[in-house]
Amino acid sequence: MVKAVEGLQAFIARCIAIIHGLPAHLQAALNLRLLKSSAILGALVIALRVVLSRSRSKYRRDGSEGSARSEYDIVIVGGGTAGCVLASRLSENPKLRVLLIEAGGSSVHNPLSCVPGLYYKFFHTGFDWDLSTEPQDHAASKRKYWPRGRMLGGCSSMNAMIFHHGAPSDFDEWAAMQKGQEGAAGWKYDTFNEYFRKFEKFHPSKDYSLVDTTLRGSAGPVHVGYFGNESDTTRVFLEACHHAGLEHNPDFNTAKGTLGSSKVLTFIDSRARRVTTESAYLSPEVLARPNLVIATHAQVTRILFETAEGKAPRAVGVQFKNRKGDMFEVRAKKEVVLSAGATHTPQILMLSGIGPAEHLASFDIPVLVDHPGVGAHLMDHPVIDFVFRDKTKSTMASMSHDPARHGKFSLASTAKALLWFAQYRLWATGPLTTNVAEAAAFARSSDASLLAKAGVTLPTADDLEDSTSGPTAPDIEIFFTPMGYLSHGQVDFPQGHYFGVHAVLLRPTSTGDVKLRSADPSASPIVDPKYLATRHDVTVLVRAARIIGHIANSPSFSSILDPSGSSDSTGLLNHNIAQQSDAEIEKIIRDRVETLYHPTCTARMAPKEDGGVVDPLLRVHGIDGLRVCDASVFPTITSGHTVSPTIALAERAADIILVSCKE
Ligand SMILES: Cc1cc2nc3c(=O)[nH]c(=O)nc-3n(C[C@H](O)[C@H](O)[C@H](O)COP(=O)(O)OP(=O)(O)OC[C@H]3O[C@@H](n4cnc5c(N)ncnc54)[C@H](O)[C@@H]3O)c2cc1C
Repeated sequence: MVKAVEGLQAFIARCIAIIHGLPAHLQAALNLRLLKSSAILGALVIALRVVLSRSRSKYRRDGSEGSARSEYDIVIVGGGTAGCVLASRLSENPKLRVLLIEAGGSSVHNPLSCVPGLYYKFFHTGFDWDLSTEPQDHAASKRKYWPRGRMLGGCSSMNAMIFHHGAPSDFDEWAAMQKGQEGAAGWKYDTFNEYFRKFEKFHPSKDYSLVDTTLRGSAGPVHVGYFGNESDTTRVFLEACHHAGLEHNPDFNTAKGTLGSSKVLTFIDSRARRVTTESAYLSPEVLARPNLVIATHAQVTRILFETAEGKAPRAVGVQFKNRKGDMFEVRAKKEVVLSAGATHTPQILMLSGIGPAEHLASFDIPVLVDHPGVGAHLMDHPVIDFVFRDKTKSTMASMSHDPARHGKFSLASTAKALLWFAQYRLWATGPLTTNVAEAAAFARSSDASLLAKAGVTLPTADDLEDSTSGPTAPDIEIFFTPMGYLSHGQVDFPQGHYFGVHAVLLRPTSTGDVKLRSADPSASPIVDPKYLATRHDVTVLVRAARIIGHIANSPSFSSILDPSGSSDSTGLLNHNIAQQSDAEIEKIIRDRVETLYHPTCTARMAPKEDGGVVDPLLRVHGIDGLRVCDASVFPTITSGHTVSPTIALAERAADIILVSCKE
C-alpha cells in the first residue's frame, strides 16, 4: 500500500516536472488537462492515505473495550496537549502502570491536523468541542465561538502552531504568586526554562541566522523551526513594523525578553508537518510500552473518591463512558491527574463535587470540598481582526475568499487546492505550509515613544493600570496573516485578495468564569470570559489599533494596500483606521472581539485563600491523590501564546509526579 502511494506521488512529480520544462504557451494549453488529472490523482492519494492511517491506528484501545485491567497506578484524564506529555514521560518508568483517557480519537494521520494550513477545517467538526460563550455584555451582546480540540494532542492538534514562551517575568510572577508554598521556586523562569528546553528540538535556519542556537533546546521530542511559509506580504509587514518602531527581535523566546517583531517560530517540522504532542510524545515506541494504555473515544464523567473520618477525601479512580454510552470505572492506586483543559477540567471537578458549594447545590451535586476557585478567574486573550485589501493579488491573500470553503463548488478553486496539495506533498512548500499567523510584534501600551510615532500622546500622568508582568513584558501583540478573515473565517468577503493585521490584548484585567450548565456530563459547560468588562482593556486595545494604523500608513505597507479599500462600503475593511476617532475604534473593538483561543486559570495555582485550586506541586487543595496539569492551572495568563508553557508545565509535572511516586 505504501509503495502504491509513493508510486502515485512519483508519477505526479514527473508530470509536473515535464510541464515545467515546456515553453510558456504550451504550459498554458496543458494547464486545464493537468488540473483535471491532478484532481483525480490527488483524490486517490488522499483515499489511500486514509486507508493507511486506519490500519496504523490499531495500537490504540478504543474506549468501547473499557479498560484492559481495572486498576492502574496513574490515571490521566484528557489526552490533549498536556495529557500526551504526561503519559509519555510517566510511562518511561516501567514500574508505573499508566492509563490515558481521551474523549476523542487520534489525529496523527489526519491531513487536517498534519497539513499546517488546514487546521481551520476542524472548526465545528467532531474533532472540536465547538463551544460558544454566553452573550458578551460588553461586546455587542454576541456569543463567541470557542474551538477546543477533541482528539489526542488536544488543541496542539488544531492550533496555529506558534511557538512562544511569553515574557520571562510571566513565570517569575507565577512563582511570586505562590507565597513561598513548597515547590514555588521551580516556576521562576531561570528554573522553569529548563523544561522549555527539555521539550524542544530546534532546527536552525540560514534565513534566521541571528538566532542563538545555544539558547534553544536541541534534544527534545518536539521539533520546531522556521519551515512554514513566509509570504511576500509578511515580509512587508515586518518592514512596516521596523518603520513603526517595533525593532526586529531575532528570537522571541529567550531570557532577553519578547518585545519587538519577527517571523514566528513554529511547531512545523522539516517535512512541513504540524508537530503535536500526540505526534511528538506518543511515538510507536512509546505506544508499544506494556505499562501504557490509551483509551480513546472515552469521556470521563466524574472522579471517584474514598472518604474516611478525619482524613481528606482521596481520589481513587474515575468513571467514564464510551461512544455508546456504556459506563466503566477504573481505579488509580497512586493518583488521578486531570488534563482536560481550561474549560473541561473545572467541569469535571464540579461534576465530582469539588467547586463553589452553592453552585453545586443548585444542581443537587453533593459537595465534597467547597472550592470557590474552581471555574473562577477565567482569563483569555481577546483579539480584534483588522482587514485590508491586497493590491499585489498575492496567492495567499486569495485564500481569504474561498468559495469552496463555504460549500460552493468551483472547478477552478478545487483544481487550485489540488495543485497546492501536490506542491505540499512533493516539495513540502507552498501555501499549505502556512501557520496563518506568520509574523508578530510585541509591545507595551505604556511605550510613549512608540505611541508618539503613531500620533498618540500619552497623558503625562498616565493612570492606566500596568497589568504587565514586568517592565520589559508586553501587553500588546500585533500579528499578521497573509489572508484576511473575520469571526474565525465565517464572514464572506466580496471576491478579492485580503490580508489581516490583528490586535491582541495580552494582559486583560477582565476575568470570567466556567460554570456547569447541567449535572449531565454530556452538556457543554457555560463559558463567560466577560470580554472588555474593564475600561483598561478597551484603552489598551485602542492603543494597539493606533499602532496598526501607523503600520498601515507606512511607505512599505502602502506598496501592498489596494487604495480602493479606502472607499469600502461593506464595513469590513480598515484602510481608514488611522483617521478614525477613539470612539469609532472602540465600536469596532466591541463589535469584533474574538478569542485568540487561550483560555487559562480556571483551576489556578495559588494559595486557596487567593482563589487557588492547586498548590505549586499541582495537588488540588484539600484532596489527596488528585492533581491538575493543563492550562487551567496557570496562576495568571502569560503575555504570549499558551501551548509552549503548557507543554513545559506538563514536563515539570511529570518530574514532580515521578519523584512523589518514588517516595
Ligand atoms: C484554534 C486554536 C489556535 C491556537 N493557536 C495557538 C498557537 O498558535 N500557539 C499557542 O501557543 N497556542 C495556541 N492555541 C492555544 C493552545 O493550543 C492551548 O492553550 C493548549 O493547547 C491547551 O492545552 P491543554 O492541555 O490545557 O488542553 P487541550 O489541549 O485542550 O487538552 C484537553 C484534552 O482533554 C480532552 N477532554 C476534555 N474533557 C474530557 C473528558 N471529560 N474525558 C476525556 N477527555 C477529555 C480533550 O478532548 C482534549 O484532548 C490555540 C488553540 C486553538 C483552539
